[in-house]
Amino acid sequence: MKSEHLLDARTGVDAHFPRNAEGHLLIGGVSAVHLALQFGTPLIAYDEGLIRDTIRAFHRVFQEERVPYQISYASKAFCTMAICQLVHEEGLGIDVVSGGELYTALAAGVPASKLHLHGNNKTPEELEYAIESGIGAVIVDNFDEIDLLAELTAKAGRPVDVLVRVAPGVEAHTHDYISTGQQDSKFGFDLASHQVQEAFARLKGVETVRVIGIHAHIGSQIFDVNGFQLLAERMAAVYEQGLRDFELPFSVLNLGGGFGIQYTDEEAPPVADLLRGVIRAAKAAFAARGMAVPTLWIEPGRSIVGPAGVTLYRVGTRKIIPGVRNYVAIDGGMTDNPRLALYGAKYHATLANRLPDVPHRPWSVAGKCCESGDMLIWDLPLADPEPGDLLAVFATGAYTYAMASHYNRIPKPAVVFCRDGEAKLVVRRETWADVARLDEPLREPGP
Ligand SMILES: Cc1ncc(COP(=O)(O)O)c(C=O)c1O
Ligand SMILES: N[C@@H](CCCC[NH3+])C(=O)O
Repeated sequence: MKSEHLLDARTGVDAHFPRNAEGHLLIGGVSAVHLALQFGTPLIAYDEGLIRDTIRAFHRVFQEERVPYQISYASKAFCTMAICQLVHEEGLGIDVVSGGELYTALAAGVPASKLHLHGNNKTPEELEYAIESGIGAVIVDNFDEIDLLAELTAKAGRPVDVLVRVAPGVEAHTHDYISTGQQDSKFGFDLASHQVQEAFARLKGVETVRVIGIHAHIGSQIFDVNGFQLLAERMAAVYEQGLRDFELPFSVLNLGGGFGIQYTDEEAPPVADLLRGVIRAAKAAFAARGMAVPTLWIEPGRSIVGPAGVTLYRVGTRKIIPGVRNYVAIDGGMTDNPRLALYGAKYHATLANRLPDVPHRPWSVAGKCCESGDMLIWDLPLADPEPGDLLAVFATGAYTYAMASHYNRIPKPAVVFCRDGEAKLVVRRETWADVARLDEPLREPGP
């Protein structure tokens, strides 16, 4: 069994999240013990510097590769006003997939021109909201949406830029539920049956729509550049067709997001290396057609916020079943992180309030919901936890708070950004009253 320390080194956790002299884990230079005292638990604490460093590394790779580019943060990974402001400050656009995400980014003060609307079933209200706001681009997903866009842009008297979402028939090697590029997918126009060309033809006839390019996203948590290489080749062919045969005013190739991160013991290449591989694949695919690579867009979500997030939980109870398993229960669970329950996701964790000491035995981390599947980690090598200890679960910055629920009427956690030893609350903790705030009683509660 791997020891906790070896895994720390393997995941890079010890480099990003060191300990102070008292053995407390530091997040952005702030002690986890202080964070838990000040803000309570469960708490999602982000190392803000790590998010900014990651974004800057992405910019550097594009600049070194000398291609025109745009990075659009996939806000579904974690969408709050603070993160929208942060990524905007760092020069990113933002992808939104719902009226709620669009509202959040606009409320954060991000110009609509920097936002891009995705979705396989955008409602008329969402499209109207996007058009009226002056959205930067809509990623058109299907024929019904083309009709709706034509109608709504004409009604609003406002034209809109669009990218055509292509279902390229490229399988990503990842969990079935987060794989999106295969032919049998609910997203995009099917390439194999020429729906993409049909979409080009129809869009050409819509005066209030300007088709600036094409888009594809093959899936999430991908480590291998091969899928992107195949994607780049297919998309270069489609791009050339749109430009030459349909004379569309193309300038953008969007290859989606999906760059994988290290959770536990995966062989994850540094994300900058994967990005470089993707850019080079696009350059090669266009060079093979005698064309310069157009403005290359990517839409990373997980790789920007995932590694920077640490969830802090308070240890509550334990149950040791001799010869079977040791359970340790924390004050959160599938309500703040449903990823094990949904995808069998794996996480690394450690005690954050003291240096891990011997013995290291496997402990399975259980949530507090009335649900046997409410587990966060199975059989984690861990120093024996005591009630009151703090457990830090790493790489929980993406698709955790964003996917949190109120199951069992458990309030959602607070979120803080930590940087240079200072913590800033960016999402308040919900109260029990917040959880019931939309309820309408059947009658006035009486004695
Ligand atoms: C269209 C699209 N773009 C971008 C992303 C972001 O993916 P990731 O968070 O893996 O980078 C997703 C999610 O998989 C997506 O569906
Ligand atoms: N929610 C998924 C990623 C979905 C990506 C959305 N297209 C996860 O946690 O891994």
